[in-house]
Amino acid sequence: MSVPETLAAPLIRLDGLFKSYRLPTGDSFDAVHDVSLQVRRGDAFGIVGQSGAGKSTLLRLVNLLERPDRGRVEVEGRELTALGKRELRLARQSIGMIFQQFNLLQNATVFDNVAFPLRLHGSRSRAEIAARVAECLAIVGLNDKRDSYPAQLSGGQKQRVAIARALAPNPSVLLCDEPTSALDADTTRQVLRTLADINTRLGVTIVIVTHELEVVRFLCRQVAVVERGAVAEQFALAERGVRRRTSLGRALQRLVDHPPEVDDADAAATEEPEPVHA
Ligand SMILES: Nc1ncnc2c1ncn2[C@@H]1O[C@H](COP(=O)(O)OP(=O)(O)OP(=O)(O)O)[C@@H](O)[C@H]1O
Repeated sequence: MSVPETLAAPLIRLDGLFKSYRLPTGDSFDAVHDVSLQVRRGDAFGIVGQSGAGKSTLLRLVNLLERPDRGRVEVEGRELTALGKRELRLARQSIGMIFQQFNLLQNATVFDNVAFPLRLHGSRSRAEIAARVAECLAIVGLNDKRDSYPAQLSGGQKQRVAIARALAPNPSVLLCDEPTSALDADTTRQVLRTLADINTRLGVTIVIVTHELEVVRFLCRQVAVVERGAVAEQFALAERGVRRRTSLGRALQRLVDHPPEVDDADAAATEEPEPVHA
């Protein structure tokens, strides 16, 4: 039986992407070199690689924070590379993003941080904005912090505010650039549980760049290993019995085959209460 086109179409399709940076010496450096990949709707997709491999550049090409020198970026069937400024701004509402350093507005409360993207687009009433902010804070379990300022929060709480802010416009995909690299192990686990929940219960597609293989093991179903700006291999974590081509791929496979001792029940005992779901 053939699958209808809309179901078969990937959420994200990158085709033949190139990105180079001009160096102060005048030379250019190929950060991303002929990358094509596809991310299915609802997937949790990891991008791993050594430092400087081009992971962040590749992620930033998905929402055109970086413009490719060549190639196409398609999200939800729209070719972003062909859109004008205004259309791109609209299209970006369906692509949320979070960062290693949270990037919160320091002088704004948690409520105002999460409301920010909704006010920016200006199509909702105050009551609608308040309701949506409450919904998103409930998803990340932070409704009691709505009047706090970022400086009063822990690292994990800051990242959960950033997640709530990214979710506010109701995106279909959440791009995550090293979201747990500034966090300790327990807090990392809490944030990953929140992200896993958003992926499985809300159906938001996740693309995550990380240098931590355990993050990929915990959260992802697909992974691409990036080396020197290119995808060296890509595989499904559930697929067993295949020898991986890269050393990172083999290390990840070992981790999948022999997961660490700490299980969710142990981790949960030391965690904050489960987030409430909107
Ligand atoms: N704006 C820029 N100008 C010049 N070179 C850059 C720029 N941004 C990134 N690069 C270079 O491109 C390469 C890829 O950078 P990128 O940040 O994508 O790698 P990464 O795999 O995410 O690394 P890390 O894990 O260390 O963050 C690096 O060598 C980096 O120095």
